[in-house]
Amino acid sequence: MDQSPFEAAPGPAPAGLTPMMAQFFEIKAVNPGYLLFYRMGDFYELFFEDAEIASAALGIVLTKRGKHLGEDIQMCGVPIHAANDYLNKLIRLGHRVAICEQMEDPAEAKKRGSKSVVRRDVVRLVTPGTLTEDDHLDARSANYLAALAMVRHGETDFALAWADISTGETFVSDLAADQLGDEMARIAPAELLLSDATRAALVERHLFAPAWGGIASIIAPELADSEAALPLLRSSFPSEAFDPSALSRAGRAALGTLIGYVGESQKGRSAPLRPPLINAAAASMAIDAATRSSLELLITQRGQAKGSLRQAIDLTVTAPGARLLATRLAAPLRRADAINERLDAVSRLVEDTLLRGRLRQDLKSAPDLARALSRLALERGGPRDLAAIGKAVDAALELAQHLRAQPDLPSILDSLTQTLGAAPQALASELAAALDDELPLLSRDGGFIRPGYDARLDEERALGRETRAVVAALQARLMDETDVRSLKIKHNGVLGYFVEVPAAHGQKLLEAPHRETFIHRQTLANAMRFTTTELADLEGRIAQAQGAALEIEQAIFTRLRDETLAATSQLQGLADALAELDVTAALAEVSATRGYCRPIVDDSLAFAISGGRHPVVELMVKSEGQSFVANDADLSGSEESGGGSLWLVTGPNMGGKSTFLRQNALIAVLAQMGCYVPADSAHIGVVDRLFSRVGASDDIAHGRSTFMVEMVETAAILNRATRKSLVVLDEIGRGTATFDGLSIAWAAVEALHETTGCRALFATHFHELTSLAKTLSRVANVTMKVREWEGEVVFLHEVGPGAADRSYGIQVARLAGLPAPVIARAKQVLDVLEQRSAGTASSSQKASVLDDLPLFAHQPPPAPKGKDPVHEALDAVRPDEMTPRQAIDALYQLKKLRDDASRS
Ligand SMILES: Nc1ncnc2c1ncn2[C@@H]1O[C@H](COP(=O)(O)OP(=O)(O)OP(=O)(O)O)[C@@H](O)[C@H]1O
Repeated sequence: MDQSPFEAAPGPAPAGLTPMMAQFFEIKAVNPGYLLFYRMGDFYELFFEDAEIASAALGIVLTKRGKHLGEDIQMCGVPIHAANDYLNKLIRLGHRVAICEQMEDPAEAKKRGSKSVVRRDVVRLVTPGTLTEDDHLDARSANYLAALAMVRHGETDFALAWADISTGETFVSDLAADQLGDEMARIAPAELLLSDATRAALVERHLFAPAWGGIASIIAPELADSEAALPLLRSSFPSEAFDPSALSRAGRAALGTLIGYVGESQKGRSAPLRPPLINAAAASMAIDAATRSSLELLITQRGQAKGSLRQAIDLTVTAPGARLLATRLAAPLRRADAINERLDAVSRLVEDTLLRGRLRQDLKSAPDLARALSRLALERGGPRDLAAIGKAVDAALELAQHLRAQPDLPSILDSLTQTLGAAPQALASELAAALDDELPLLSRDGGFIRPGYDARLDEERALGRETRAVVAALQARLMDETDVRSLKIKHNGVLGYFVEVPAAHGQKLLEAPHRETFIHRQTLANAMRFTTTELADLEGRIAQAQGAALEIEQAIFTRLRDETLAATSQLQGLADALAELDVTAALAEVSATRGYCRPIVDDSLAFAISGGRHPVVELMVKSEGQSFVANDADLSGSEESGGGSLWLVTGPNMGGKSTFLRQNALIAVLAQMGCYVPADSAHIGVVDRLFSRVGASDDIAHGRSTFMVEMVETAAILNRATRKSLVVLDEIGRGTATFDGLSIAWAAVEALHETTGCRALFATHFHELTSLAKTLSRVANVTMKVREWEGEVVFLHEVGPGAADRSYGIQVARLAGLPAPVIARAKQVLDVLEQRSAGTASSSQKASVLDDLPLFAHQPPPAPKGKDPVHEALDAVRPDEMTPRQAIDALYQLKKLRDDASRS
C-alpha cells in the first residue's frame, strides 16, 4: 500500500549535493510514495529507486547519471511527447506519479548565475482515482475516488464519499458496518482513501475485504477530521442547495478527506465537483458483492465485459450514456413509482420507433460534455474540449426540438426536453464562430481560432504571411545576386531560417563579394548553410508576429474557457440529460428489438414470470442458430400466506438449472433499473435485496475453501434477507460430506420458508429435499426436463412440475469425454450403490463390484433411524432410585455412549 504525500514530513536533503540534486531531494521528500517525473528539457527523468521501478515496469533502459555518496545514480527517462502512454502504464500497474515541471525558462534561471537551477515544482499528483485525460480513462466507465471515514460514537458507524473528478459527480452516504461491502462492490472505486486507524478497525472487525488492499491509499488522520472539514466543504460547495452541517460527522469527515485529497493532487486547481448526492444508496436494491459476481452484471466472473449483462443490453450510443447505464445496472431502484416513471419513458420510445431512431441518430453526435468540462476546469483542457461542449449544446437543442414536437410526453421525457431545450445556445454559437474546423489538442499549439473571428489576430497572421512573402522575395533576390539557381531559404528547429546551397556552390558564398552578406552556419555532406543579417531580422519579425498571434489566441481561449466554466452547473445538468436520454432510448431499443415486455412493478410480493428468458444466454444460444427455451416462474406470495414461495429446482447437470435461476434474478434487476424484461409477461413486487449464489467458487487466495465460502455466504443470506427479498441459491451444501450437506440445505430451506418468507429459487442435487414440499406450504418442486433416447440424454431446458429422479451425471461425464472404461466402471458402481440404497443388492454383488474400490467399500453406512443411544439410556435413568455410586456409574456410561456415537 502506498503512502500519500499527506503523511510524511519533508526530510532534510543529504549534505554535499549538487544544487540540482538538492532540489530533487527536497521535492522527493514532500512527495513520498510517488514516482517523481522530474522535468529536464524534453524529458521526464526518474532517479534512484524510482528509476529502477519505472524502468522495470515500462521496459525502458536504466542508465547512470553522476554519483551520489560515491554510488552511481540510477536514471531513466521518458520523452515528453510519449509521457502520457508511460504514465498510463504506470498507473495501471498501481503506481502513483508526481509530475514535477520546470516553473521558469532556463534562461531566467541563468540570469541568477550560471550555477543556479531552474525552479521546479510538482504540478500534479497522478493516482488511479484522480485521472481526467481520455487516454487514461475508459470512456464508458466511471472512475471513482472514494474516501471512507469512521466515527466510534454516533448513530452511524461509517460514511463513504466518492466522486468521479472526470465528470464531477459526487456522493456521500452513511453506512452501517454490514452495508460497507455491498456499497464498495457497487461503486467499485479505483482508489480508496482511509486513515490507518480506520483500516485497523475494519481489519479487526473482519470488514476489510482483501480486494481493498490493492486500491487503498492511507491518509493522515488530520485529513479525516470532521470539524476541520466543515469550512473546506462550505468553500468547495458554495451552492445553497447543499448544507454540509446536515451531514453526519462521518459523512463530513469522508467528504472532507475526499475534497482535501483532490485539492492536493490537483495542486490548487479546483475540480468541478458537484454538490453531493446524499444517501442515494438507500434508494437502490441491495446487491452484495457475491451476488454481483454471480449474476455477472457488469463483468463476468472471469473479469471480462463479454458475456456480462451490461454488454448484452448496452446499446447506448454515447460514452456518458454507457456510464449511466452501468450505474443504473449496478443500482436498480427500489421504489415502485420511480421505477414506473422510468418504464413510462422507455415505453414511449418503444412504441415510437421513428422518434427513437431519430433521437439515437442525433445523440451519436453529442460528445462527452462532462469530461471535457472537467478537463477545462482543471486547466488540462484544449480547443477540442471547447468544441466538444459547443457540439453537445447543438445536439441537445436538436434533440429538444424532436421531443417538443411530441404530444403528452411522460414526465421524465418532458423534464429532459426542458433541460435540453434550455442549453446555452449563445455559448455554442460563440464557440462555433471562434473555433476552426481542424483543432489542435493543446491551445499552446495555436492555429485554432477561425479566420475572421478576431481582427487583431487576423492582422498578426497577415503580417506573418506577409513576412513569409518577404522571405520568398529575399530568396529570389539572393538567387539573382549569387547566380546560384539552387539557393533556397529553409527553416528548421535548430537553426531557424537559413540559406542553403548545394555543396558545389558553397565555396562561392564564402568568398568575396558574397562573404560580406553570407555568414556561414553549417557544412553538410552535400550542402552548405548560411544566414544573412536581413534574414535574421526577418526571422525576428516572423517570430514576433507568430508570438503575437499565439498570445491573442491564448487570450481568446482563456476567455472562451472562462465563459464556458461560468455555465458549469447548467452544462453538467445538460450532460446528465443527454446521458439519461441515451440510456432511455437504448433500453427502449433493447426492449423493442428483442421481444422484451414491460413488467408490472408494484409493492406486492408477486414474482410471476411467464415465458422468461436469460438475456445473455439467449443471445449466445441464438448466435449459434439454436432457440432458447422460455420458462415460467411463479414465486408470488402474500403477507397473509406468510410470504413468497420457494421453488426447489432439481434436474440433471447441464439441464439448465443455473440459467433458469440466474435469468429470474436478472429479470428482477432489469425491471427495477427501469428496463423491459425478457419474458412474455412479468409481475414483480419490488425486491429490496437480491441474493444470488450460483456457481460458487473457491476463494483459495483468501484461505477459504469452497465449503467455507458457501457457508459464509449462506449465513449472510439467512441473516439479511427480508420478506421482500429474492433469493436464488444453487446447490447449497455440495462442498461437504453428503449428510452434512443435505442437512444444511434442508435447514436452510426451512429457515427461508418459515422465518424469512422471501421469494426463492433453490436448485439442488439432493433429491431428498423435495419431500419438503409435502410439509411446507409454499414450497413447490420443479425439475428440468430431459428425454432419454437410445441411452443418450437429451436436455430439453424446460422447467416442469415435479422432482427429478436422477442426476444423469454419468451421461454428462460421457458427453464431456471421460474415457469409456471409466464411464463403464462408473455405471457398474452406480448400479450397485443405487440398489444398496434401495436395499436390493445381494452381498455377493456388492463384494464383486466394490471390493476393488476401497474408497467406496469403506463408506460408512447411513446412521440408524430412531432415537440415539444416549437418549435411550437417559430415558432409562431413575435418579430417585439410585445410590450415589450407581449415579456416577450411569454418568460414565452416558459419556461412553456419547463418545461411541460420535466415533461411528
Ligand atoms: N432455456 C434454455 N434454452 C436453451 N439452452 C439452454 C437453456 N438453458 C440452458 N441452456 C444451455 O445449456 C447449458 C447449460 O446450462 P446450465 O449451466 O444452466 O446447466 P445446469 O443445470 O446449471 O448445469 P450444472 O448443474 O452442471 O451447473 C447453457 O450453457 C446453455 O447453452
